[in-house]
Amino acid sequence: MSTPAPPRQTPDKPWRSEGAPPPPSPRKRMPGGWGGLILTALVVYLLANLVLSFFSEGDEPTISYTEFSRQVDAGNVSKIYSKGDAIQGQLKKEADVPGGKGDYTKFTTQRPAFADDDLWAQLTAKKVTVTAKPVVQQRSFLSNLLIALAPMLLLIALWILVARRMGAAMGGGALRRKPPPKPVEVEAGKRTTFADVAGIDEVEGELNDVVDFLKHPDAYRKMGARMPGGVLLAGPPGTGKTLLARAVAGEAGVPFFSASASEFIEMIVGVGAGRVRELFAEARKVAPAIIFIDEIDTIGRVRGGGGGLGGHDEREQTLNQILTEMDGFSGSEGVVVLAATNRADVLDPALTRPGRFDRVVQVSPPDRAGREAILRIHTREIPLSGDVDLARIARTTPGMTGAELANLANEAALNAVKHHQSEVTQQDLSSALEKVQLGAERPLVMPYEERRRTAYHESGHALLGMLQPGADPVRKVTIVPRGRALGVTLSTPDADRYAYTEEYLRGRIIGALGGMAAEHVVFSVITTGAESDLEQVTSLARGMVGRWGMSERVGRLTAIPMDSQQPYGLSAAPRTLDTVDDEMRRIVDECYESACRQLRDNRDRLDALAAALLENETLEQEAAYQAAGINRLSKDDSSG
Ligand SMILES: Nc1ncnc2c1ncn2[C@@H]1O[C@H](COP(=O)(O)OP(=O)(O)OP(=O)(O)O)[C@@H](O)[C@H]1O
Ligand SMILES: [Zn+2]
Repeated sequence: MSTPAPPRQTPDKPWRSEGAPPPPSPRKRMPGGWGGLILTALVVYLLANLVLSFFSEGDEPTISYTEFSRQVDAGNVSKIYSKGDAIQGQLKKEADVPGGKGDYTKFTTQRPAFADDDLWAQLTAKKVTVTAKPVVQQRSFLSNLLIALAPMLLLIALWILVARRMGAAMGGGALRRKPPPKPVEVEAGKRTTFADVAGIDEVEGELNDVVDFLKHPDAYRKMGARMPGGVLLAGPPGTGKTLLARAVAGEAGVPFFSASASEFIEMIVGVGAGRVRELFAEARKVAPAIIFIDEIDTIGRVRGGGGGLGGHDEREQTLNQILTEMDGFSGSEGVVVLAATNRADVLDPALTRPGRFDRVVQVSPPDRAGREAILRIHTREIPLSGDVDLARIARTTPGMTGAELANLANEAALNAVKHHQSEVTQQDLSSALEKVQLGAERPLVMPYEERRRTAYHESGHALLGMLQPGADPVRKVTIVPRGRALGVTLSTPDADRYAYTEEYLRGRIIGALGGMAAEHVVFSVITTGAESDLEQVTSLARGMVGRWGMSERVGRLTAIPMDSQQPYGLSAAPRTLDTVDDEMRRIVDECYESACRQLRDNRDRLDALAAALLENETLEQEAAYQAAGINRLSKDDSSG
């Protein structure tokens, strides 16, 4: 592909700068983290105990001086150590002394100051070894030392662990500080520019000011003009927000720092803020530059909005740090922050205040012309055969985003390679499209009865799709299993639709119920095969009643907000919600009845379509309409 999606790097440092040296080795975590800490504590504790118990062998009894004299006289003492008046000693081994011993082998005693015995003479007479070194090491000193040291050791271990964790979290902070990244300009040829972006020309226009500012910051500075510190790109996933940000940097020829907001958040409060500070400091050093923060909604949610990573405090501190950095822009520094979100609706209003992300740019999925242009970009480096008609592909892919189209082109190229072709053909593109839209074909041997039922199920969908006035044409019917489905009926509109009529929506519900209705009409059974059909039906009916004001009884109000996290949210009273339920039921029941009636009335068509499906497994648009005996060619087929 000409512009492959940027590789997702593991965040050793929280941001990436374009063309910067490859990321250093993955971040070294303290083995085990807190587990390691506990282990260390345990080991220290056990060691201390061991040492203590070893020395406590020398836990000699204190005997009276009289007793000591007696033992010396009896010739039981083998050696002593004396310091001042304190005497430590050891008796001879049991074998050497048959009797007259106490129940101890080592001892200490104190020689009274008034003792006037001639101890020295006595000892030499009895051949007692007298040394200046302790016979056994003093317990008190060493054990006390250990006892005193153990908590210290523990503290030191703890400190090292925490410091390392923080260090790792801050991208090599406290202990092992790595040099900060040097953003290198991307080679001219590989730069992403607006030429790599298509279908969102209005947005490019809005970002042109930013490019101009980054190119000539001095001109703006002379005029005393302030540029917006931040631009928020809002739009669904895959519409090219990241690509756009990169293209702005490429057009202006400035370094591009990119980070995902979720990567800032660690469990330790304050780390995220530190990372933000570092990131901005780096960008300022090489200004003019662009900082791109993806998924800003993960930290920029309305306070108390819930969700997200890390604690609330951490999120808030990180967010505040970003805001502080942006407030600190003097306006001529030349650092522009671009942020992306697909949930602009949940963002904290503090983010969009003047001087912050005060420009919000909507990035929408491309229209037909845009899709064609995007396909053209992503097939730039793919050899295409003469029969390839990108306009036609663009026409049948409403709703697909740039990312999906890029994927489509790639799938087609893979298909061509698999079949050892030298060029990509239209056939490669359409089978790639099927694969992208329907999931890959799944070889599965089905018993005849089940195949027949599937054929009727799909025929029901298809026939009703053909019969509803104003419905999207049926493009393809198949009973070749794909993904989770046993069969598929594909209908897509001729042109992009932006608003839907009630009639159209009812037609969609009838079509979706067609599979179930056919099984009911023909076999009088209900199977599990209609699960995803019913999901579709439910969401359509819910929208009609709860959001689009298509029920008289509920009226023209939003009973069910779009936010799926609060399916029955906010304003509506329980009474209203009951009515919503009733009305959804009524609409679906009416549609189901209509579906069954239409199928009964057109039983011959249903049978013919099912038979053709059983025989051919897959019917393209034309063949399907022919089999059903219905004459309706879509506009795009009649026009070529
Ligand atoms: N308008 C477009 N023109 C050309 N290519 C596009 C366009 N939109 C998307 N693409 C392709 O899709 C890829 C992914 O798009 P990108 O990552 O920029 O989307 P995004 O909006 O940032 O998505 P997300 O919200 O998931 O991060 C791009 O690298 C590019 O190849
Ligand atoms: Zn179905």
